Amino acid sequence: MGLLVNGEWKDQWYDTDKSGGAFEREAAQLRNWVTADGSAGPSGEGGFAAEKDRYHLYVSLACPWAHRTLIFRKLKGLTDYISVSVVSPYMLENGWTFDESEGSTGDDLFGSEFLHQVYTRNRPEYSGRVTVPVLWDKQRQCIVSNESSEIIRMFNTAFDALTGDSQDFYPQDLRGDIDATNTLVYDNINNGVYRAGFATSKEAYETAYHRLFEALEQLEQRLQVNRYLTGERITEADWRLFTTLIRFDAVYHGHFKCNKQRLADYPNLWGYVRELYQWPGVAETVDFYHIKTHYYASHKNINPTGIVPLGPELDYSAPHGRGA
Ligand SMILES: N[C@@H](CCC(=O)N[C@@H](CS)C(=O)NCC(=O)O)C(=O)O
Repeated sequence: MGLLVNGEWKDQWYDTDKSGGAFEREAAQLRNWVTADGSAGPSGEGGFAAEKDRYHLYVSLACPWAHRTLIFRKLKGLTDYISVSVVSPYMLENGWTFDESEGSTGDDLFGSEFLHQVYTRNRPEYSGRVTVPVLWDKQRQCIVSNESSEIIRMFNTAFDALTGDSQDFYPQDLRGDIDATNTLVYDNINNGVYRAGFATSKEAYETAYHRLFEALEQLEQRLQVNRYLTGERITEADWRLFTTLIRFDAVYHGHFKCNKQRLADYPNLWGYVRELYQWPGVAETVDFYHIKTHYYASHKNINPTGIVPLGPELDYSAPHGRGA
């Protein structure tokens, strides 16, 4: 685990001293947008038009943020349009690597050893964390974006004219509800599990833990009356919650000490996560080997032995009963 400083790799863990033991996630820096006609998006510069075979996605199968982009690539029919390289589940002194012996596809574009080399190829003097996902432009030879919430918005619409797929996971009439739900889910759940797991003070951990379970209990109630988070239509908000829920019992409950209850103990959330897992195309984006191996074997300060637990034994393919 580390970061780039003026293009040089430094092996160092998150600094939580300056924030009283609380984990604070650094904002993504590369924020251009692919759009249908190459006009500029809400941030960054223009010139990234949607085209077949132009863009490449770097992901970890373990990472919940990268997982969102893989789900949208699949659901929006983009697998033949956007190629993918997968990093190794181990993220140790060199950060994310392409070590194929440990389950990476390798870097299909440049044969790099480490993901940080893709960042310095984009900008030799880059300073900051080296995160997945990364969307690379093969034509302009640069990174378009390293912000998953924006990559999924691009995938949601930019390629529609090429693919003929007009499913909309961010429909105009639900945007207010989706945005509000995303804020609740991001602060307390998506990032909340990391705030609990990476806390280095009891206070920071306990605050994150309480906020996490209050939010889960609120959503458990909501899913009692609604099939999906914002009503009867599945949206971006559901897919953003899903990538944390699917990791919950396997990783966050134990490794990140989010153990008030298992997800499987909430009847509505448990049925809901199974419904989303069983959604056509989604199960093949879930890799429990990469998920468990990454967290338990990479965070040596949390789990010094690196031993990956065998359990839990849970059946995400069991009937979900959500139609009732
Ligand atoms: N804002 C980013 C966050 C991505 C992120 O933090 N990814 C993690 C993996 S789960 C990562 O690569 N961490 C490496 C690091 O922080 O050094 C996004 O949503 O795309």
